[in-house]
Formats: sequence, C-alpha cells, structure tokens
Amino acid sequence: MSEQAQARVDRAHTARSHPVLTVEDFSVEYRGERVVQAVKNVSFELGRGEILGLAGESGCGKSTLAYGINRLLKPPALVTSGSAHFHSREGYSIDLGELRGDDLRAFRWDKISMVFQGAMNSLNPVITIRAQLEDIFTTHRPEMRKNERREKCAELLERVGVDRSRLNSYPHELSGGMRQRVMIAMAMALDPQIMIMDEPTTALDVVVQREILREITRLRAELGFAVIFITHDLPLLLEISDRIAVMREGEIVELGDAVDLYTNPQHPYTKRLLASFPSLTGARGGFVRERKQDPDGEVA
Ligand SMILES: Nc1ncnc2c1ncn2[C@@H]1O[C@H](COP(=O)(O)OP(=O)(O)OP(=O)(O)O)[C@@H](O)[C@H]1O
Repeated sequence: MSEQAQARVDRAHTARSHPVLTVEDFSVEYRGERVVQAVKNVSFELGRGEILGLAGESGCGKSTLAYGINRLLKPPALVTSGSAHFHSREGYSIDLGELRGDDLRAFRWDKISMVFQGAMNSLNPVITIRAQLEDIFTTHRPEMRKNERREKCAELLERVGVDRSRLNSYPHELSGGMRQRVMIAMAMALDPQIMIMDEPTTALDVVVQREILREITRLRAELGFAVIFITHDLPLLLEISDRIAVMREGEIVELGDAVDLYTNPQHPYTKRLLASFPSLTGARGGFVRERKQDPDGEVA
C-alpha cells in the first residue's frame, strides 16, 4: 500500500477509535412563523486530526449543524434533540450542551474555532492586524508576557504564509486572500483541536483558494487539529477530505471515505450530487483523487 493510502487508512481508523467529537441524534428547528426542521437526528464522529467534509446543496442544513454543535445558534433556532461531546487530547470529555457563559466563550476559541465565509470582512477596519491578533492572547492567555505575545502573533502570521511585516497593516491594506489567511491564523491562535470551516474560500478566486487549501492541509498535518470543512463544492471536498458526509434536507444520507464515496457512492442522492459536477464525470483523468490500483490491488 502506498504511503499516502496508508496514511488515509490510519486516519480513518483513528477517526473510529479516537474521536475528538461525538455528535448524537442532533436536531435543530427554526421556530419562526413556519417551523423548519433544518437538522434531523444527525449522528457522526470526528476523528482526531481528521478532515471531515460536509457536502450538500444550499439549504440542506450544513451551517445550522456546524453552528449548532458550536452553540452559536440564536432564536428562533432551537436544538430539539441530541448532544455533542468534545473529547480532549488530555483525556476528558465535555458535553457542549452543558457549557454556559464564560466557559462557553473560553471553550470556543480554545478547543473549537471557526472560520466562516466572508470572515475576512469581520476584521475591524480601524485596528491593525497585530492588535487584533494580540487581543486573542490578552483575552484568553492573560498570563502571557508582552514579548512572547508579540512573537507568537508574528509566528502565527508566517504560519499561514503572510509576512510578519503585515502585522502593522490595517485590513484594507491586505488582499482578500491575505485577510482570510489572517482569519485562519486567528482561528489557530490557541491551538484548537477542532476547526470548523464554513465555505472559508468561496469568496476567493480559484488560485488563491487552492493556495489556502494547501496551507490548511499542511497545517493540519503539522499541528494535528481536526477539521469539519463545509462547502457545496464537492470536487474540492473530495480532494481535501479524509471522509465526507453528504447532507440532504437536514439528514446525513451517506458518510464514508472520500475515495469510496467517489468511486462507489451508495445513496441515490450522492450519485446525483456527483453527477451534477461535470468535472467529476466523463473523462476522470483530471481528477486528483482518482482511485488508482497498484499491483497489489490497493488504492493509491
Ligand atoms: N434564521 C432562520 N430562520 C428560519 N429558517 C432558517 C434560518 N436560517 C436557516 N434557515 C433554514 O434552515 C435550513 C438550513 O439552512 P442552512 O443555512 O443551515 O443550510 P446550508 O446547507 O448551510 O446552506 P448554504 O450552503 O446556503 O449556507 C434552510 O431551509 C434555511 O432556509
């Protein structure tokens, strides 16, 4: 078996044996004028260090599920059933539904962080990048000394491929891609064990998108955080994910290894979804995750 295939099999095994997140029977409703069952009895496990792609067409409930897990939903949204448990690398578990107030706020940046579409526009326009990065440490790591904090911010920026000289810039002085990288740096600041990324590159052009995705997969390998990556862009998910969950009308209809899902989809909706991307059908030669057989019959 090739090294790459072995690594994926190992990660799939870890996902089953060492979950960092267990979501069980999770349901969310929007109780507005009309009741919308946005997420219906969803269960899955996220493995330590795994990239789990969440696919499905617009409105199927991907964001609601992610925000719900991270307790970021506001009325009229209501979690009507289920639970989400975080399992720390230190060996304890936390029921996210039980967290309140300061504990919840601390938990969010520290253990699970989030990068969402258009996050780059949420940077404060009148404050330098340095001040915005430092703010995370002054809030969450008040014991950190000033010099240490400054160095940490510079390192974080470099880690996402932005020169440390940019610390003195204001958001409008950076390109969209750079600003989104800054947001990713912020999400990584406290070394979280899970990053939820909701369409993090959708607003960017394809080249910048590719660069950032490469960066995310590299950082995942280096730092070992797990990722829930949400997008309606199935080809992209197939490229970067270890496993993929396909959502439809609030339910996960199929969850499996990314290559298996592509080569041997089980659910009719997964088949339809795959067929809706011309780049995935017909001549498959250009597709990066194409299943290749080595002489032992293993997937490469
Ligand atoms: N604030 C709200 N009030 C009522 N219904 C909502 C609200 N937000 C979302 N919904 C509904 O919940 C369902 C799931 O929406 P959600 O945004 O989670 O889907 P999504 O898969 O993330 O879509 P997209 O890819 O477009 O972001 C949809 O039917 C949507 O119309």
